[in-house]
Amino acid sequence: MPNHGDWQLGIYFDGLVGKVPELPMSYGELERRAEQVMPPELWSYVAGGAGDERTQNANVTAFERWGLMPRMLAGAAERDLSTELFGRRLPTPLMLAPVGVIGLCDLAEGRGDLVTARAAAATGVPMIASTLSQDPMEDVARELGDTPGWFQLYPPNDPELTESLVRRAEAAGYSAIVVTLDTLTLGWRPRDLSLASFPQLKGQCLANYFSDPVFRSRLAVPPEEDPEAATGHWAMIFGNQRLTWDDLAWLRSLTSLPVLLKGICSPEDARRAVDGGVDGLYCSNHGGRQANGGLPALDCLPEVVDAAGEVPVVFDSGVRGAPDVVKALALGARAVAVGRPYSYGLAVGGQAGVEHVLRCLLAELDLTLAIDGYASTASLTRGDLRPVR
Ligand SMILES: Cc1cc2nc3c(=O)[nH]c(=O)nc-3n(C[C@H](O)[C@H](O)[C@H](O)COP(=O)(O)O)c2cc1C
Ligand SMILES: O=C(O)C(=O)c1ccccc1
Repeated sequence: MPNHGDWQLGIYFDGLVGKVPELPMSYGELERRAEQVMPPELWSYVAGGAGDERTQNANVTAFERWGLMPRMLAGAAERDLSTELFGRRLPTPLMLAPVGVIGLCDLAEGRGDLVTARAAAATGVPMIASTLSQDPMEDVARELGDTPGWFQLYPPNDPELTESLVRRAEAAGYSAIVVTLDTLTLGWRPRDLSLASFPQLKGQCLANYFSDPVFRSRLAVPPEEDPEAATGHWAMIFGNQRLTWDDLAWLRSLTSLPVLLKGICSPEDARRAVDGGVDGLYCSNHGGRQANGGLPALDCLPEVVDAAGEVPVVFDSGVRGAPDVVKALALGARAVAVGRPYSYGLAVGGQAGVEHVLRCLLAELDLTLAIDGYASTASLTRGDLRPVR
């Protein structure tokens, strides 16, 4: 595992000495290349968001309102990017957010969950594996090796199936359960609606369901024989809009693994979650894909962090470069995840593309700390930021 400044090795020094990279060096270029290579339905699904995408765009521009104060002669010759979560030291504060169609972003084989897990293993960046994967969670976990994997749970409208998914995640070796609460039903997504395309309704990315004994027991015939009926059943049970805070104790009781709630943007919810015994909060608005017209997720982060007290907060939504990672950490996040950036990396360059996106983010993160005089990511505080006027 690289340490202290080694993040710049390779990508940065290659670029300085005349080795022109094949993969994009900016997010804008990455996005353009992804649009060129991805089938239109997949591109729309990944790139698109809720409504007119105001919240999705605001997630990105929210970062422009903060600037890091540079400090000179601060003794940051060696930087420590590590962070601690649930008693485990991670080499960097970066994580791979759960992306339900990541399987399909491997354009060649449709094995993107496995490929992403290999990229996680190669970089040490933990992967949060989605419930909606093309390959079963057990196969994804095997690819991760020693790199931590968390399982993201969409709690279905079938308690026994929920329990089964959690049991399987424990048995497969995932080290935390992330319960996503902002997607108990699918958002209003004009891009997908106008293409009349939704991958899961074509039976894609449902491997965790189709391989599950409880799910299978609900069907008259196995999914292999009648995938349409199995997909229809999935559509019936996917989300449980009737979940309330009263169900948290039950969710919590399903596992002794750390439990995080994803989609927490309000300080009141953060307090309820902490009072309910969760181990972590995940401040996110699903990359602006679920509800439009809300606050940028970054604007919610400080209040969620304050309400969380000692409970760690993971953040995502709108992170496009290393300065964004710095800002989210300074506002109190313990770890910061990206969704679309690595999805595009996968589409454009396979495993090497995911690794490239992560290594670029980490090299730039390390350099930003070096230049601005911060010896560690963990020591960043709100006082290091100023509002941009
Ligand atoms: C194509 C796509 C699929 C997603 N699928 C899931 C999912 O299965 N589970 C989940 O909790 N979040 C899912 N998300 C949300 C991400 O985990 C994350 O919150 C979001 O992508 C962060 O915003 P960003 O894309 O701006 O980095 C998905 C996001 C995208 C772009
Ligand atoms: O596309 C998504 O963001 C997602 O996570 C999802 C998947 C299935 C149903 C609803 C939302």
